[in-house]
Amino acid sequence: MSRTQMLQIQFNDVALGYEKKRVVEGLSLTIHSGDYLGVIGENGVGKSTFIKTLLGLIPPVSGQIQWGGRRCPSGVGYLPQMTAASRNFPAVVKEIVLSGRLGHMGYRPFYSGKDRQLAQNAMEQVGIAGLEKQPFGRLSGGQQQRVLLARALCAASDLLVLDEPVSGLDSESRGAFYTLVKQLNTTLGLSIIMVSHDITAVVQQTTHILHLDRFPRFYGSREDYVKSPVGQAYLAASKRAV
Ligand SMILES: Nc1ncnc2c1ncn2[C@@H]1O[C@H](COP(=O)(O)OP(=O)(O)OP(=O)(O)O)[C@@H](O)[C@H]1O
Repeated sequence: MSRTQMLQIQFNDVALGYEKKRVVEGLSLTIHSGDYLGVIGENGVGKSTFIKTLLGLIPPVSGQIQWGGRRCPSGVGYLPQMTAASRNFPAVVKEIVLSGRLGHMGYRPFYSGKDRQLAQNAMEQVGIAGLEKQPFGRLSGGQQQRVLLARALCAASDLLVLDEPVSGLDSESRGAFYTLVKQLNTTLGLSIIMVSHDITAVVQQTTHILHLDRFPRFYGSREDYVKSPVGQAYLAASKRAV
């Protein structure tokens, strides 16, 4: 059974950026429940800026973003890009997963039974239930990404946002991670937004694609993207680069 509410995120002629610096202009799109959106584009075009704006961390420079009639996001789990420092984070797996509940605690000083149950469910869903007492820094890269995915899952009722989630992983761990995320999308009905440079995976895994540039180059279904001139040119260029 789907655990999602009806999600609808609408960008109406939005400009993204900082103070007076416009990074992306004229962005209009609608993300629906169950969509799996891949966000692609060259380095520095504004993919992280899009995510920061979507999460409400920075305001749009102009235009409007609506969350199903609301003006700010909720029910979102976020898996940020991994840094070298975060790979050695000094905590055990269960503590890290539970910390996904911090945003739901209000003034409560301790985790509730419900928080612990959600953390347990999330660890089972991503296949790390047996690792709960392990120090995070001793896990493989693939296991660490699953821990962070479980943490994000604890916070997510509607939407998971993944920023370059497989960077630094070997090809086997990358494949397993993509399979897991796709399962969360299809079996739980969670909407997914994934920023990635891995265009091959993006066209295999997602339902929709946003190809960013100063003015967005494409937004629509994955099927239409691979047939479009912009999609064909990007796919051909990425094959030549391999
Ligand atoms: N806090 C900031 N203040 C001002 N400009 C910023 C800030 N963060 C990023 N930028 C600029 O905004 C532009 C878009 O950056 P952003 O990080 O969103 O690109 P990106 O597509 O995610 O890049 P990459 O693929 O390299 O991760 C860049 O020109 C960057 O220098």
